[in-house]
This record gives sequence, structure tokens and C-alpha cells, in this order.
Amino acid sequence: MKLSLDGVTLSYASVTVLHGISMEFCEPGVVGIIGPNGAGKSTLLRCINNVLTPKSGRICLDEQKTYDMDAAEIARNFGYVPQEFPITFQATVFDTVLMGRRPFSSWRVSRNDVEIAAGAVKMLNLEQVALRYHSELSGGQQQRVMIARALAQNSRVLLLDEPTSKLDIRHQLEVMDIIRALVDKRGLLSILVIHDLNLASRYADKLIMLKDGKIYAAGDPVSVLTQKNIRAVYGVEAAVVLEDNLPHIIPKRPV
Ligand SMILES: Nc1ncnc2c1ncn2[C@@H]1O[C@H](COP(=O)(O)OP(=O)(O)OP(=O)(O)O)[C@@H](O)[C@H]1O
Repeated sequence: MKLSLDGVTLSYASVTVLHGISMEFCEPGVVGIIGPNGAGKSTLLRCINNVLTPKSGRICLDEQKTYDMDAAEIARNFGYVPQEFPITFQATVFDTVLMGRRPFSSWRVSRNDVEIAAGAVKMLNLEQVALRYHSELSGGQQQRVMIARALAQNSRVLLLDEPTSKLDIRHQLEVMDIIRALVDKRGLLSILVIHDLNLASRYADKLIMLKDGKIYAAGDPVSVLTQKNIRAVYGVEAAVVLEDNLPHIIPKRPV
């Protein structure tokens, strides 16, 4: 599998928020997109997923332009969990997860679809609430439901916008472990936006650090999460301590 972005530039009205982003992923792995508020992280995910159309540049999956893919093809290739997920319809947790199978099924749900959805519900530890309505769940449970729905899609690329933002520390680790295990077992590429630099350091194979809509640094956590980069990109003085050969960030003060 090869996902490539070549000179992706995106504007909202006359304001350009992504400036010629180029990157290429040729192997499975966890890629963390980090950077301060407004740097363009969510916009970048939405371009990859074809929700937004870049003004220039192109995005290809295995040499096919995502721009040329129809909605079902996008959904079969890219699972996407946005930052916010207002669900306006009444559906149980199980039915919501089952909706992840839609790009693969006709109007009829197969036994295989049900089994895959049930597996995703179990994986995200949602069995206890499987028959509850989405509106009856806590924010963290809703977040896990949306991740389960994306997993049920069985897509090759999993795009997650702040997947741990509403989770307590135990569930943060559980969800990141699940993503890690899926990436390793199924050979997926997972690109996730993440604010927690320590989680990013622990789980990502590669980090892309954005600043003002441009790539400021890219590489493994040790090369990206340096005191110098954190100061330049976040305007924060931080101590960086190596623990198990991974950078551990201790923020000190704004500069
Ligand atoms: N629909 C929109 N219309 C106009 N401007 C937008 C829109 N969505 C985002 N922006 C602007 O684009 C820039 C990048 O936003 P984006 O949401 O991609 O940043 P981000 O890095 O994900 O931020 P955060 O960490 O706060 O979620 C910001 O300046 C934001 O105000």
C-alpha cells in the first residue's frame, strides 16, 4: 500500500491553511499528526479523506487519485473518526457500529457484517452498552463507538482525529493498544491527530509536526520531539527525558 500527498494546498475562502504538504507512506504503521491549535491537523485529515478538496496538489492511494474515488470507494479505503460526531438519529450502539459495514453491503446485512460489527463492539469494550442508544452514552463511550464503527469498516487506512481526547487514562491506553494491535496484525496505516505528546511518543512510529499549515518536522519520535522543536512550534519550554528510548515530555512554561 502506498499513500502519497504531493503539494497539497487548501484554503477556506481566501485563507490558505495548508501550504504544499507532501508526504508518503509505503508501509503499515501509526503516524501521529501533532502541532498547536489551528496548525491544520484536522484539515489535513479531511483532505486525505476527500471531505475537503485541495486547491492544488494531489493525494493518491496506490497511484489512484482519491479525488477520482466515489464515496463507497473512499469508505472502503479510509475509515474516519472526526473530532466531533453529532448523531442526530436514534440508533443503538450495535446498529451504529454496524453502519460501518455499509460500504461493503447492499441494503441487506450479512451474517459476516454482524460478526464483524460484534467483534468491533467487543474490541472496544462496549458489550455492556451495545443495546443502548447513542444519546444515552457518556462522551468517552460515544468516542469508542465511533472508533468501533471505523474499525468495522475494515479499511486499509484509519484516520482518527484526536481519538483519545474524551477518554480517561485507562481507556486512552486501551484504545491506543487496540490501534497498535490492528496496525500490526492487519497491516493498516493509521494516521491520527493527537495532542498528547507522551501518547504520541509511545505509540507512533512516525510523527508529522505541523506549524502554520506546513510540515515543521517529520520522523521518529526521538528526532521530532526535541526541546528545540517544542519551543519553536508550541512556544513552550519543556524538558525531554528519554524513557525506554522514547522521549517523555515535561512541559515547564510558555516562552
Ligand atoms: N470550515 C472552516 N472555515 C474556515 N476556516 C476554517 C474552517 N475549519 C478550520 N478553519 C481554520 O483553518 C485553520 C486550521 O484548522 P484545523 O481545524 O485544521 O486546525 P487543527 O490543527 O486541527 O486545530 P485544533 O488543534 O484546534 O483542532 C484554523 O485557523 C481554523 O480556524
